[in-house]
Amino acid sequence: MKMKVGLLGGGSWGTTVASLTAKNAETVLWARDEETVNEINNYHTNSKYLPGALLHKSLTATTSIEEVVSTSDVLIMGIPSQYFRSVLKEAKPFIRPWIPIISLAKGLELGTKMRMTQIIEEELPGHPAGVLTGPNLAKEIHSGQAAAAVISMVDQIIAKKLQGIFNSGVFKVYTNNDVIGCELGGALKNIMAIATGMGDGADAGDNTKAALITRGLSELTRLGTAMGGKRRTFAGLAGMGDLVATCMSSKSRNHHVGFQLGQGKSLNEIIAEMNEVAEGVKTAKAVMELASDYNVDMPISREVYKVLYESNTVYEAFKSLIKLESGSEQEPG
Ligand SMILES: NC(=O)c1ccc[n+]([C@@H]2O[C@H](COP(=O)([O-])OP(=O)(O)OC[C@H]3O[C@@H](n4cnc5c(N)ncnc54)[C@H](O)[C@@H]3O)[C@@H](O)[C@H]2O)c1
Ligand SMILES: O=P(O)(O)OC[C@H](O)CO
Repeated sequence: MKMKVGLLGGGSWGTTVASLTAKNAETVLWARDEETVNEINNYHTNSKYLPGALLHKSLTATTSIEEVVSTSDVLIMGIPSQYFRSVLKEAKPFIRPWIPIISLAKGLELGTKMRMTQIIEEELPGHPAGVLTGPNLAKEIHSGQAAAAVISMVDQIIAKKLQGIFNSGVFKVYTNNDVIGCELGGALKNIMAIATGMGDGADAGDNTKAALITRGLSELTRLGTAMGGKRRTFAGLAGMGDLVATCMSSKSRNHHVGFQLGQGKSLNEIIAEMNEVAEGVKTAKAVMELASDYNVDMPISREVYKVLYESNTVYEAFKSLIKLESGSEQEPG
């Protein structure tokens, strides 16, 4: 018997993943917006978030969260981090016992500083929780360009089963049992993408970008391992892979925010002009608190934070980074 997939969230990534899983399993997507739902059902498109993309024809959508959740064998959460808990709570009364719940989000909850699988475990104890992550720019996947991802869960038997639901033609999915590392890789790279975007917007050059990516990897590995992630994960798809894709790509929303800051725009102006989420903006706050909790030095994240929230200029951020004492690259972390 085929598994039934329920996916909450009709944004660019939620819709993309639903269209992928629809190839392998009956998939129903929940979106709040009636227009989006009608468009998916009648025309197999989602022009608000994925202009020009044609979705898998078997994918259906509804505005009823109960309809999706009450019949699902696996629940996928395509909801940005700051709304993740509230949507999960809305779904909670209808979730069937013990079904796996998979997060697609790449951020940390403000206030609690929690990862999304921690929120799942807190709200719905007993449900196997996992994350699908990696270098996955939605628009490229829709254009049929090849990409790789990881499904990360503690329970590898369930992870292998779900691998088959996500694996799809040129979308190649690996398994990984380091949930902490995989989630942190996805959340932390967004801040680095804002940093490289700032450099690109200010025309800092490719050498600067390479330095930010490399030292950024070292920085996110330092915090990630202090929080319990495995070092090796940060060298894999969920770490370096996603970091490179997001930091290099003008298709990234986080890079876009940084680029506009580098061009001299204010954060408020930039956000007001966007209809999509850039998770790094809010996650930067949680990461500054975690850096202090774990006593980990995070100079790039700190400078991004100061530009976002303390009115520092991009010029001041790069000036501070260049003034930092450069120790040995071989020091731990
Ligand atoms: N787009 C990508 O390329 C991509 C790739 C991998 C991972 N992700 C991650 O996936 C997650 C979802 O991102 P996305 O790209 O689909 O976002 P998006 O900006 O395209 O869409 C946001 C979605 O969240 C919904 N939403 C907004 N406010 C809400 C609220 N208050 N309550 C409930 N729902 C609300 C919107 O209706 C929409 O469906 C993010 O954490 C993102 O980092 C995105
Ligand atoms: O557009 P961004 O910056 O949210 O990045 C999208 C994905 O996370 C890239 O893997």
